[in-house]
This record gives sequence, structure tokens and C-alpha cells, in this order.
Amino acid sequence: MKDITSQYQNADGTSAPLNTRSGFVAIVGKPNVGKSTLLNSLMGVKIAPTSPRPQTTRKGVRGIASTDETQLVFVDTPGVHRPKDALGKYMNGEVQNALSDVDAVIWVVDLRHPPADEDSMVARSIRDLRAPLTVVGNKLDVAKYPEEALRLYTALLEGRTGETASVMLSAQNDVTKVAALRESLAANLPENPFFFPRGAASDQSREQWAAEILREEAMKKLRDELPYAVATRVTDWTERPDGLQRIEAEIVVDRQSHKGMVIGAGGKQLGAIGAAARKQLEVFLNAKVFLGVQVVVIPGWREDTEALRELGYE
Ligand SMILES: Nc1nc2c(ncn2[C@@H]2O[C@H](COP(=O)(O)OP(=O)(O)OP(=O)(O)O)[C@@H](O)[C@H]2O)c(=O)[nH]1
Repeated sequence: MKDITSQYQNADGTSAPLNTRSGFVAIVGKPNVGKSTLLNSLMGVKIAPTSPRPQTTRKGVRGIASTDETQLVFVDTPGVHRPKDALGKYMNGEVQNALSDVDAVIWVVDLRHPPADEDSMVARSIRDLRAPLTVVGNKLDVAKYPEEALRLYTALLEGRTGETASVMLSAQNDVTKVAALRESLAANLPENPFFFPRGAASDQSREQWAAEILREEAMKKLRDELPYAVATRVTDWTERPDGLQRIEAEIVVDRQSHKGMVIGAGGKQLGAIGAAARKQLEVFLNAKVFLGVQVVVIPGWREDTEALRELGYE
């Protein structure tokens, strides 16, 4: 995930002030310990349904928390949010793969109970990761012996060499402690340009999100040629059984003459825009992507309320 930083400026097209920190954070833990609740609290708003709606990004990003200088990108870990097959996934190492790429890991445990087998499995899957790990002892508000419980959980990490911290809190109620956790995570992120525009949320559909990535790439490449911003939309998204994501998208211009500029001589410009967008999508979706991009002319789309609505500008 990290290698794209060398190729990109900030996602909003501005160049990166060198003091920004940005990175990917995974929240793991057995079912029902409060992962979604913690994510919602970390975000400060309710954004993560316990089971994501089908149109939201299934793999990839669950939430983004940005300040002026930092951007925490909370990512999904296959298996971790699906109670039923979670155990199998931990066992076969898929989780491990997904986690090998992140900049920080949060392990949520339930302080009301001592560790169970599932907790030991989670512990095994994260013990050897190099990324800094924070053990969050959750449900402090209703735990009888929180310190003892936390000690038993951290003991499962014995032998771990990576940086490890722990905190006890109530993801539901401890606004201050959750804020402190967010700040400490952000402060420890690597120095990176932002991966997403500052205002990006995570409750947009995956289609809107992908269209936005395409639009940013188009704007970067067309900045000197086109006198105005283009619009983009995803018209079709199919996931093939082999995992390939087939995405059809459009770049919308309002004059025939602009269409040529976007396409470029021999289709070169459009090819470069598509390739750059595809690369980003592949990194974030962690899957092979086919991205087909058409340029369409909608005369006067910027004045046309109907067209604007259709393009997602309301
Ligand atoms: N008392 C108390 N309950 C909490 C706290 N945090 C979460 N819960 C409750 O614990 C239950 C599980 O919370 P979730 O956030 O859905 O847990 P999860 O780990 O995301 O669950 P899965 O999606 O099944 O993996 C819910 O009923 C929450 O309301 C807390 O700090 N205190």
C-alpha cells in the first residue's frame, strides 16, 4: 500500500507539505468485542454499519479521519468483520496478508471476560507483525476486573518484538480516551502525503469513490489544457468470480472539442489517466482492476440541474 506515495502528490492535487502523516490502520478482534463501535467513535460520527451495505466498498476503506496534518485510513481486514468465517480466515493466513501492509494495528478485546480461544487465534495472527500494535481493552464501563483481564490478553502476545501499547476504555462512552487514542495513532503514522482528499468520508458508495479517484487523475493530467473541471461517473461495476473488478466509467465534458483534449493524440492522454486511476484502485481494493473509460459529451452539463444531479453534484 505504501509504494504509491512516491508516485502521487496529495490526492486533492495539491503538493504535499512535508509534515503530513498518513497511513493505514486495521482494527482486529474477535466478534462482538466492539470493533465497529470503536471505529465509529474514532471517526466521531456513525459511519460503519456492522455489516457494510452491498454498495459500500467491501474490501478496502471503512473510514477516514483527517486533520490538517494527519490522515488515518481505517481498512477492512477480510474475516475480521465476518463472525462466521472469521476463525477459518485467521487460520489460513489471509488476515495475516491483509495486515502485513498496514501502518498500525488495533486489537480490540472485551475486558469483561478473560481471553477465549478466538482471542488466542487473533493474538497469534498479529504477534509477529512489525506495525505498532495497540491493545484496546474495551467495555471498561461494565468490566469487573479490567486490569487482570488486560494482563491476560497482553500475555498472549508474549514474544512479540514490535512496538506494543495498551489502553482501557469504553468505546461507547469515553470520548476523551478515544480522542487520545486517535491522536496517538496519528502521531505515530509515517510521514506521507495524504492518500485521500481531506474531505473524503467513507460513507460514499464505492462507485462514487472510484469516480472521484478517476476525476482526480483526470484533473492532474488535464490541468493545463482544460479550462474547467471535468465530471466523472462509474456506470458499471462487476466483480468476476476470479476477483477481477471490472469497472466502466465515463469522463464527462461539455464540448465536442474538449473530448479530443481528454483523449489526446492516439488516445495517449486518456490511456495515462486510466492507467493512473486503475493503479490507485488496485492498491485500495487489493484486487486486479479492469477500468474502461469513455469520454462523453453532455453539452452544458454544468448548467443543467438534472445532469448535475446525475453526476453526483447536488
Ligand atoms: N457496555 C459497553 N458495550 C459496548 C462497548 N462497545 C461496544 N459495546 C457493545 O458491544 C456490542 C458489539 O459491538 P460491535 O461494535 O458491533 O462489535 P464488533 O466487534 O464490531 O462486532 P462484529 O461486527 O460482530 O465483529 C454492541 O452491542 C455494542 O453496543 C462499550 O464500551 N461498553
